[in-house]
This record gives sequence, structure tokens and C-alpha cells, in this order.
Amino acid sequence: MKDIKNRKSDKPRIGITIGDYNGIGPEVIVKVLQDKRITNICTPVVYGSGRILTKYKRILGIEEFTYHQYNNNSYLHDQKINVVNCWTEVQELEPGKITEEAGKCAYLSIARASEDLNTKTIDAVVTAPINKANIQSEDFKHAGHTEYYQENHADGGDTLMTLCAGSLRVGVVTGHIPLKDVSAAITKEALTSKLKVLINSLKKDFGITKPKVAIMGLNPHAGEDGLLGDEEINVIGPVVKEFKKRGNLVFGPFPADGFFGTMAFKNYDGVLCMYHDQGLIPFKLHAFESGVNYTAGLTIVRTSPDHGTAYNIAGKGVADETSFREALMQAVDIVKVRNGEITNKIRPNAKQLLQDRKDQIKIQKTLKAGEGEEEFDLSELEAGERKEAQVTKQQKMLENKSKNQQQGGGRFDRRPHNKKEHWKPRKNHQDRPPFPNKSEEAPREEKNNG
Ligand SMILES: NC(=O)C1=CN([C@@H]2O[C@H](COP(=O)(O)OP(=O)(O)OC[C@H]3O[C@@H](n4cnc5c(N)ncnc54)[C@H](O)[C@@H]3O)[C@@H](O)[C@H]2O)C=CC1
Ligand SMILES: NCC(=O)COP(=O)(O)O
Repeated sequence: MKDIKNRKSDKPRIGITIGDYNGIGPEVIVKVLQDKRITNICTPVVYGSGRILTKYKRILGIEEFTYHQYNNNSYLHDQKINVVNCWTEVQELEPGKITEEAGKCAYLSIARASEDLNTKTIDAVVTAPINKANIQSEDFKHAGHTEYYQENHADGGDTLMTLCAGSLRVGVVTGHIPLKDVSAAITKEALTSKLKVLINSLKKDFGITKPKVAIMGLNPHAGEDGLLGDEEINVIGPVVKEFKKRGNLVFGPFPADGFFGTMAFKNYDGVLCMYHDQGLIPFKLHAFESGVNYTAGLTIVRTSPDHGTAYNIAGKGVADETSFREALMQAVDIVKVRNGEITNKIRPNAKQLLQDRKDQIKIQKTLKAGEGEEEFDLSELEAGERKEAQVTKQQKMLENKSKNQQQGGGRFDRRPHNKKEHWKPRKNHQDRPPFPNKSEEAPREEKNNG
């Protein structure tokens, strides 16, 4: 057992908030943490209730999941799953139901983890889904986690809701606001601030030295030269130009439908969308099973699965835990990238560096053309990229089709959660040591406190 003040393990400690315990949060937590290899990678600290986890263990018929629980966190065990009990009353579990108690407990879990983030007892937090309406109280008056963390862990700075899956990272300028308010919220100041958060995060959290970012338009066809709206001409275009002038690889505004429809995002490290559904619908179509929601711009690291409470399947044992596992792995990765322990190896290769250089030259030429010195059409580059993306998309569709035919399943094909082949180490961080074979694991002398 390690004293938190004299922590000796190098593994990141990852807090996990339990979310709404009547949703699928506790189920995906238990399914992911039952894999003993998790404690080789990080020290999980679940903020919630041992009783609740034990109930889900029984519902799921999982025997092997063991953990140590505490009522305070003065000691955490770096080789075990830790559970910090955030309330003492016995709560009735009603999977799929919205109850006042579940909303209160979801808040208690978040508040306790927040204290531990402040004292650096934990290095990051992964939040299981809450019901945004049900958690509202005198203590929690935020539209969601993103807004809560912005207020409490951003040091007064701006943040960006960013959905990540491999090299696809989609940020949204306006997050949890009504659609009717979006246009007014797209100002030069807001766009500049969000774009800065995205670029800084791609550098600092994902290790991309010279990130390439695509910006979407707000209106259909990115405004069609002012025919269908003028935010592209008055706000988005000038901000893009300003960032280019400062040497950033920023492109757009693009019509969002064609951009996502042709998978042009494959040519960029980050995509900035104007509003929630503009970014999240294509993202979830592409990567719902494995997507991670990351709050960029925080002083701490916070990730979450990309799904919600899924009341319609809660307590049935069918929830897919992949997204939660990815969120946990992403939190570990970002902590390590921030600490300089690993670097992102997706892009910095010779081909990419060459492409970046070409982009940089094209930007300079475009700017000069704007000043009347030289004629240059940036759409040449974008047309080339679109063509390339279309070919890749067709190849991918053919590959997926034949894979599905071989497996006899669709994209959300679910296998029983206790099959070990379900484990998928992330491919994009080659620095992570491979998992040891089961036979190489240190003997475990845990007792089940659950
Ligand atoms: N970070 C958070 O705390 C989030 C919370 N929410 C909250 O969740 C609640 C429900 O939101 P919805 O829009 O219905 O989205 P949802 O993601 O909960 O459900 C949408 C559909 O996807 C299915 N689904 C979701 N996760 C799944 C999984 N892991 N495995 C298999 N199927 C899965 C559900 O059964 C449902 O059919 C709302 O109260 C919302 O506020 C939604 C998104 C994020
Ligand atoms: N759909 C994404 C979303 O709702 C994110 O919510 P939160 O992480 O801010 O709670």
C-alpha cells in the first residue's frame, strides 16, 4: 500500500466517476476493470460505491472482479482497483429509471474526484455518463461535465468539447446550447479562442508538432458565397486567414456534409465544427463504439466515453464497454504525453512532414495572391485531397464489407464481455509496453472487499 503523499509508482492514477448508477456507467466500468491487465497500465480509483459495483457484478455474473474500498482516500493501493465510497446510505438500484438519489450521488462522485484532482491525488479523470437534467441541483448548475470542468479546472481559460477516435478529432465551437442561439455565438472572438484551444491541445496532449486543422462552415454549402448565409464571409473566413497569417495550418471553411461524406477528415489532425450535432453526428456514425469525449484546454486531464446513460439497455448486461475502455486508455496516453513519457507517432513521418511543408508554401502563396501579388487557387489542394479521400473511402467500404461477411456481424456486433479477445490495445501509441501474457502476471493476493 502506498502513501499518497509519497507515491512511488510511475503509473498514472486515473479517477473514474460513476455517473448515473441507473444508467450503463457502472456496467461498463466493471466490464473494463475486471481485466487484471488494467492495473499494469494505471491505478484506477472509482468514485462511487462499492455496493453499487458489487450489485452490477452480480447482474453481469462476473466472479473475478475484486477491489479495495475506502471511505476516505488517505491510502490508495497502486496494484489494485480502488473504490472510494462517496456516500454511506444504501441506495436502491433501479436500472433504466431516473431517480433523485442517482442524480445526487452522480454529483457526489464528481465533487469528490474534483477534490482529488486539485490535490493531485489522481492524475486524470474518466467520467461515466450522467443524466444532464437529473443531476441539476444547488451544487451542480451546469449543462454537462464539460461546463463543470471548465468552471472548476481550467484556470479561467477556455475549453473545447473534442470527440476523438484514432486520428479523428472533432471539436465543437458551441456545445450545449440551443440551436437557435448558435449563429449569435459564432463570433470572431469565440472562434479564435476555440481554435487556439484545439491547436494547443493537438500539440500538448497529442504530441503533434505542426497540427493541420480543418474548419467547417456554419451554413449549407458553407454559405455558397453569401447566398445561404454570411458567417463564413464575415467571421469564419477572416479568422482562418488570420491563423494562416500566423503560420498555422488551418483550412476552410468547408461545407460540412461533403467534408465528412468524403472522409476528408483523414487529411487533418483536427476538425473544428460550429455546433454540437454538426460534429457529433458524423463522428458517431464513424466511431460510436470506440469514440472518446475529451475536454481540451483543462489544467487536468478529463475523458469520457462518447455515449450517454443508455437507460433503455441499463441492467441488461448488453452495454458495449469499448468506448469506456478507450476513454481510460486515452486518459493514460494524455497524462504520459503531457509528462513527456511518450510521443504521438501517428504523423511525424517523412511523407507527412513533406505534405506540411507543401501546405505551408500554398498558404503563403494564397496570402500573397490575396494581396494582389500572385494568383493562386487553394481549392487545387482541397480538390486533390477530396479525390484521395474518396478513393480511400471506397477501399475501406469494400474492406469492411468483406470483413463483415466473414464475421457474419455488423458494425455494432457484440461478443460476450468476458472474452479476452475483446481487449484491443490502442494502435497509435507504440511506446506503450505490450501487455504481459497471463502467465507472466505477478500473483495476485486480493481479497474481494466488494
Ligand atoms: N458525458 C455524459 O455524461 C453524457 C451524458 N448523456 C446523457 O445520457 C442521456 C441519454 O442520452 P441519449 O441521447 O439517449 O444517448 P445515449 O448514448 O445514452 O443512447 C443512444 C443510443 O445508443 C445506445 N447506446 C449508448 N451507449 C451504448 C453502449 N455502450 N452499448 C450499446 N448501446 C449503446 C443506447 O442504447 C441508445 O439506443 C441523456 O440524459 C444525456 O444527457 C449523453 C451523452 C454524454
Ligand atoms: N454529446 C456529448 C456530450 O453530451 C458531452 O457531455 P459532457 O461530457 O459535457 O457531460
